[in-house]
Amino acid sequence: MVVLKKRALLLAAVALSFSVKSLDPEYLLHGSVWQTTTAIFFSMLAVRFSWSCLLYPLCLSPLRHLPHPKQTSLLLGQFSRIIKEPTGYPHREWMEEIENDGLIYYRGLFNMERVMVTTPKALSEAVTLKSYDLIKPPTLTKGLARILGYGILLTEGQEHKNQRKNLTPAFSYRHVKDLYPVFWEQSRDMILGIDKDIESKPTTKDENEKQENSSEVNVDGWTSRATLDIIGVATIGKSFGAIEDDQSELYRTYQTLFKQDWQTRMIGLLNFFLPFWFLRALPIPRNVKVEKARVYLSKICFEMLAEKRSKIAAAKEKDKSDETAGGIDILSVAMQSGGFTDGQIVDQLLTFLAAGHETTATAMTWAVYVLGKHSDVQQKLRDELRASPLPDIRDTGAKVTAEQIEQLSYLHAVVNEVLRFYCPIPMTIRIAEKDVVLAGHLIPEGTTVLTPLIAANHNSAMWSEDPKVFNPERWMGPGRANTGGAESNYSNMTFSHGPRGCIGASFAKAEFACLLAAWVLGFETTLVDPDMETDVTGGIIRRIKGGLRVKVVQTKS
Ligand code: HEM
Repeated sequence: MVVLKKRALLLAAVALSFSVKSLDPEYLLHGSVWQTTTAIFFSMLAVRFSWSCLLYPLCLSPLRHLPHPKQTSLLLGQFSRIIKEPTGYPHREWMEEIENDGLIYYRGLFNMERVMVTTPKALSEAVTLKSYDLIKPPTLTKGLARILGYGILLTEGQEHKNQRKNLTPAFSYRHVKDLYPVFWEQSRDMILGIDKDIESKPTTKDENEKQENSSEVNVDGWTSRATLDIIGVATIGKSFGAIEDDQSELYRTYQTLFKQDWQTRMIGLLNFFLPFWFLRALPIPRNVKVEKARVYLSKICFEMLAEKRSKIAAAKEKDKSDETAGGIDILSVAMQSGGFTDGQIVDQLLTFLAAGHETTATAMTWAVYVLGKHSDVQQKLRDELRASPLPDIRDTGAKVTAEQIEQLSYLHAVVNEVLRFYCPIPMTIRIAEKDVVLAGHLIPEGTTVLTPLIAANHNSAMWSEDPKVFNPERWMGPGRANTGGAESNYSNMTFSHGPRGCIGASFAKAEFACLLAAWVLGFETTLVDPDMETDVTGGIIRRIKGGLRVKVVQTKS
């Protein structure tokens, strides 16, 4: 359903009022053009609301005949459930319980229509074959572009195709393979940083813990800082020093941005009714913080670009034929492609810094939770790592290669299972840019289409062994290392697939494997509260609500 935009209604209201004024000013409300415009505008909004929130979805929409959940509220649809539960949980239940042939329909707040894609075939159509017919919602894009600019994550159509083509070489196996030593060094620095923290604890307060070389650790903080430093080395060729300094301005800035406070949620909700430029201009603390972050981040990205340019120039001075003069990091590859202006390169930097660190940090935090929850998994992992030729994790001179990590089949299995089971991005959202057919059904232009990633990952029709159980063994055995026993690629949706799937998937898995191996070699981990039930945050990334604290004991080499 295509509805008239508010701006078009406002223009129509202005035009009508001025027509009334020129034809017969007596009909103006209190003789005022502006009061008349306001009255016409709000009447039009009311008509639009009745049409798009009641009449069309309840009585006319062709989608209303698709399979759908029961107990829908007349005006709010499934909204109260969706807002209460973690992102993707209701969808997971519907996908399991409602008989369907690839699509399930439901209504959200004010009956806004939603279609979710549910079978491997329909998923392949939505994310691969027809991915360019389904665009990211402009309201979401505008909000994110404030911080990320229009890099590869937010552009559409031909512009996206060009950017993806120019950036893909930076994520090829050839490059990721060379990054393993970096992933290892940064993982080791994280372990040494935690060691330092443990040793600096006042002995008076925690005498027992100190003697055992143990301590309580705030996992989220360490994983975020480690992945930020890793993405620094991978994108610009140098670490941001966040592991060393938890007050680092860049780290603090991202912590502020990723925080989902009530003002962020309020802006998200109001964005259904009010234009983004208006919400953005509201003088509320959240807007002030985001604006400050935007200015700071784009300033340092321009500085990084300038620094890299002079480095390339100096290297070329020495050897004119050197094609990789600046290095093999993402920034150098983007610059060498010649396909980007300075502004576009800065947008890519902003994109990779944000998209490439909190996602992996979240996966790693879930992995540490798993170590505490499943002591058998922790022990088996430690046995495999200790039997391997990996160096002592506290050896600052040691180097690690891709081959050394890649041959560890149980490590690989735990990495895959954490990513499947805890799926850091639970759902992606699109709008049909034109009429499109999915699973044999016509989806009208303007319909919101959801890909419930976590629901696919947990769906019993798509996995041979119970997908609701955390079980790394499903990734072990002949032919299972990359499939987990699932028949289709589209059963495992953690990184999505197709032209808009995660460009950093191999990078993230390699980085995650190094972080996890380092942690298991460095510490024995138990949960502070062994009966801890994890409550999950809403929003784009699926984190542990309130963060994760564990007790670690330093291992002896
Ligand atoms: C465990 C870690 C990660 C997970 C679970 C993850 C997941 C995803 C998902 C599901 C998408 C698709 C989003 C959509 O369709 O709306 C995506 C896109 C993307 N990811 Fe990741 N990601 C991870 C790590 C990374 C890393 C490390 C990088 C960069 C180094 C990265 C860069 C990107 C970019 C640039 C896109 C947009 C691709 C495009 O539109 O062409 N991600 N990611």
